[in-house]
Amino acid sequence: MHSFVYLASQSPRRSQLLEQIGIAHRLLVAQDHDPEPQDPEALEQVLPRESATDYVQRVTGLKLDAAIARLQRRGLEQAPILCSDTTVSLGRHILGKPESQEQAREMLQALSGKTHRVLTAVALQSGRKRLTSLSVSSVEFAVMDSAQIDAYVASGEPMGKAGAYGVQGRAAAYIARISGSYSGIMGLPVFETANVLRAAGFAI
Ligand SMILES: Cc1cn([C@H]2C[C@H](O)[C@@H](COP(=O)(O)OP(=O)(O)OP(=O)(O)O)O2)c(=O)[nH]c1=O
Repeated sequence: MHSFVYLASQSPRRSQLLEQIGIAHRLLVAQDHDPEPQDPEALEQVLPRESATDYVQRVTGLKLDAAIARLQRRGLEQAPILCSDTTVSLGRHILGKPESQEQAREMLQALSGKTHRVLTAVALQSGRKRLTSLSVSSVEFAVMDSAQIDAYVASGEPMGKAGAYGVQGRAAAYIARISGSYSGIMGLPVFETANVLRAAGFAI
């Protein structure tokens, strides 16, 4: 049995959610003095005609490959590695993390009064085995007027979040309904994550 998992993520929410199910973990993230061979922005590029489902699973796989290389480069103790990626899809559009406040405003205008999907893929490398799972949720946003959007953007919360909002934050005031996984929308679907960890021999 494994005593811990590496979590290859900068996201404090993912670490919190893993903690929630009592999984001991160590962070395995890129460091400034250890430049990654692949630029993280290039890693998150959407390919032409790629579906949101394909995209989120492909990016998760690339993040995991980068994390495996990182573990080897640093000569760290061997243990399973977990990572995940979250993306928002509205119709045929994929909404990543906003690059500016203006872009955050545009994303929120697009989501206002509509239902979108949030996809979170998880992937675990345990020895030669790769276990993956995908969580898909629907989120119904109430109408947000432009003053409400401006105030929300000014709060700073949209930055660093796919779709420019956080279900766990102030945006909850505009979320009329969700169907799926609350933790998946936050960034790490706890049920699916527990399943892949169990399949790799963790006691949960
Ligand atoms: C939709 C939504 C997204 N998010 C966050 C989850 C993710 O952290 C982020 C999507 O970006 P990701 O690229 O999935 O992850 P990340 O870059 O933050 O972290 P990592 O180091 O693991 O690659 O958006 C929320 O926190 N709440 C929400 O309601």
